[in-house]
Amino acid sequence: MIMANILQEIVATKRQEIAALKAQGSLAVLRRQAEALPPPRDFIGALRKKLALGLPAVIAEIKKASPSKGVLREQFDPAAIAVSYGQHGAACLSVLTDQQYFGGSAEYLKQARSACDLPVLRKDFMLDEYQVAEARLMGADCILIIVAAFRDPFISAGSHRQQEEAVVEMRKLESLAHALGMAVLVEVHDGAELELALELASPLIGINNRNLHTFETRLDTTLHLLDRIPPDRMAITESGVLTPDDVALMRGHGVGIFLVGEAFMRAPDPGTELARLFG
Ligand SMILES: O=P(O)(O)OC[C@@H](O)[C@@H](O)c1c[nH]c2ccccc12
Repeated sequence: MIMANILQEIVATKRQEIAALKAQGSLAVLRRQAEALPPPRDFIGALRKKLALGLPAVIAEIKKASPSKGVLREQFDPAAIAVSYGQHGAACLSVLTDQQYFGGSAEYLKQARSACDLPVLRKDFMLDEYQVAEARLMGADCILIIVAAFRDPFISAGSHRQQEEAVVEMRKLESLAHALGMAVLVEVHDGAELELALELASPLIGINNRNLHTFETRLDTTLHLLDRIPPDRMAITESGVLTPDDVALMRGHGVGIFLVGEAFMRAPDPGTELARLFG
C-alpha cells in the first residue's frame, strides 16, 4: 500500500490495534469501569493557573523515540522524568502510549502519573471510542484528537461530505471523553483542519509545527494560524520548540501554552532543561 504520509501508516496500524481491543469485550463494560474510577485531574485548570500567573504553561512530554528522530533517550524512567518535570514547573504531562512508532506504553503513562500530581495527556492516535475509554482506564486526564487522522489523505481538501463525516467521528470521541471527565486537545496543521477543529466544543487547539510529509518543523505554522483562533479557545504550540529564542518568539506573539518533547528528552535532566528553556 502506498501511504500518503507517516500518519496514514500509523492510522492503518491503529485500526488493527482497535480491532484487537474490540475483540476483548464491549464498550459498555469498559465505559462502566472508567466511570467507577476517581475523577480525573483538571488538565485545563492546570494550564489556566499558569497563565493567570503570567507564566508559560508547559505540557511536558515523555517519549522514548519518534519516527523522525529514532531513539531520543536511552535511559528512560517515566516516573523519574515525571517527578523532575513536576519539580521544575510543568503544568501538565504528555505521555506517548503508542508502542510501535514512539516506543511508548500504557504502563509508562501509569508510572508517570502516579509519581506526581500533574494532569496527563494520553498521546496516541485516537480513532475510536474504545480507545477513549481505554485512555481513562490507564489514568489519562486528557486525550488527543488529530484532525488529520480523520481526513482522506488522497483528496487533499476533502469533499464537503467527507468533512462532515470527519466532524461526526471526532464529536463521538470528544463526547465520550467529556462524559468521562477528560479534556480534549484538538490538533491541527493548517487552516482547513482548524476549520474542522472549531466544529468541536473543546477549547484546546494544538497547532502542530511538524509537517507530516517532510517531518520538518516550522514555528511559522503557529504564527500563521494564530489569529484565526477565536478568543474563547486556547492555542497551544506543538513541536520544534528547542531554544529560549523559540520560546521568546512564541511568547512575543502571545502564545502561552507549549507542548515540548525532544528538547527535554535529550537533556540529562528533563526538568532542569524545562526550567532553562522557560526560565
Ligand atoms: O518533540 P517535540 O518536537 O518537542 O514535539 C512534541 C510534540 O508536539 C510531538 O511529540 C507531537 C505532536 N503531535 C503529535 C501527535 C502524535 C505523536 C507525537 C506528536
